[in-house]
Amino acid sequence: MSTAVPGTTGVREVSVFGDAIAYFNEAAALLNLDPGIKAILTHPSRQIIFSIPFQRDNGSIEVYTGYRVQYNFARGPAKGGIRFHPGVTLDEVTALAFWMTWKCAVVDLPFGGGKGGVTCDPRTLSISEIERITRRYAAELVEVIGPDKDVPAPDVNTTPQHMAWIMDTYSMHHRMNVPGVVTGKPLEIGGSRGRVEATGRGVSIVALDEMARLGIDPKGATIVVQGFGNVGSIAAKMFVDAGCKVIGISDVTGAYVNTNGIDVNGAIAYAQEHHSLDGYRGGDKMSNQAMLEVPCDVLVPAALEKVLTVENAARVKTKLIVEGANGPTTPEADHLFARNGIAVIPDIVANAGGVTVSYFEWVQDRQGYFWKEAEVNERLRENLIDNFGVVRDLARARGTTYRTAAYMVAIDRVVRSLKARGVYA
Ligand SMILES: NC(=O)C1=CN([C@@H]2O[C@H](COP(=O)(O)OP(=O)(O)OC[C@H]3O[C@@H](n4cnc5c(N)ncnc54)[C@H](O)[C@@H]3O)[C@@H](O)[C@H]2O)C=CC1
Ligand SMILES: O=C(O)CCC(=O)C(=O)O
Repeated sequence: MSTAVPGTTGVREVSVFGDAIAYFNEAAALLNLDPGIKAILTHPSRQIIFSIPFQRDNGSIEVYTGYRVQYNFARGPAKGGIRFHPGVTLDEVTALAFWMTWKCAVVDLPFGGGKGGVTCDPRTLSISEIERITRRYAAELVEVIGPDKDVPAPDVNTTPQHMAWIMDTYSMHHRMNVPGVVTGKPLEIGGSRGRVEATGRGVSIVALDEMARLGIDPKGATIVVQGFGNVGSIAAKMFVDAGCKVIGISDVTGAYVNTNGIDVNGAIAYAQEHHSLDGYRGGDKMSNQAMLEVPCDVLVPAALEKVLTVENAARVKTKLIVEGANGPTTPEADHLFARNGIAVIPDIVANAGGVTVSYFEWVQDRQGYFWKEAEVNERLRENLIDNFGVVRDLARARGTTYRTAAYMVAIDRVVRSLKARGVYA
């Protein structure tokens, strides 16, 4: 099956953006969305592609490709992370920026959606090479990002250090200190307490909320987490803190399963020391694909897109899927989960904790007044639970999945902003 990719250069085999649009269309049909509004919302506002020439440590020159997609500005400045990965394409970045639009709206933040990336493999680059690439990336975007234009943040393979380089480069170009140009910064330069943990914390908040509704006692509940970076490792730790038993973890090197329970703190320490889980002995090693089929109460995909597909969905044995990653489930798999009675908390709700605390960081930077971590965490919990409640109520009322209800809530909020501004007139 091939899917047209509006706003991008071509037609791809089931593109990531194509999957994303399929989800949007299901909700748009239930909202009876006006065709003109639908056309606006299925086209990115701006897609920027640029070259990043840089010098390797050995003196040779290479050129990488950088992207920033500013999908929609109806509710405020574009907002979303920057990904450094060999698989980054315009199609993927467009889908990720599209999802940011709905994510910010569904948790009611005054932001539009954006996302960026560089097609590169950071594992083959030194830290000074990565710094040169990051600074060049920021310099290329200096006119189009900013606290009131577009506010990047970390995503796969980028960290507070990358955000510090971007903030510093942007501030040098503007000849003044501009902390609000990025979020997810180190605390020393205007970062927010709790941002590093926020996405994983948010995953556990909505998961535990839904587990209570499903009658799954957290004490001893079995959890499988794919991806052991910022989102997956922190989510795993929060599940353990709540009394759950994490029985499977994985990263790019493979999966590690222990039905007696993984020592998550030990695994985090191991991954920090060895820069991956490679060689980890706290569980039986298996493939990432096989781990997704291990029976568990809650499955948390927290790595990349399209890991739950029509190929494996029928073999997934869980009660609840909580999407830490963006776009881990294809529409076909999602339909199968709904038919099989597996609840799915969709990415735009489940991983919205990160951008919520990014919003708090942006507010704190503008105020120049920084909150205590307990205040950040409490406001995060309140915002996620309240907005997940709105989604759950709509899902019940309309008989939809949480995903369709989440898109309906988000689309409705974006459309109200569009109409108030009159930009479609
Ligand atoms: N960092 C954040 O605040 C947010 C991240 N996300 C999403 O969460 C997901 C993970 O992001 P981060 O944890 O920030 O990235 P990260 O770079 O910190 O970690 C990514 C993890 O996924 C693993 N991984 C990569 N390819 C894999 C594969 N094929 N199979 C299994 N594991 C694989 C890596 O080894 C690593 O453990 C992404 O989809 C990202 O877009 C969503 C919301 C916010
Ligand atoms: O914190 C942010 O601004 C965005 C994080 C992100 O990229 C995401 O939610 O996918």
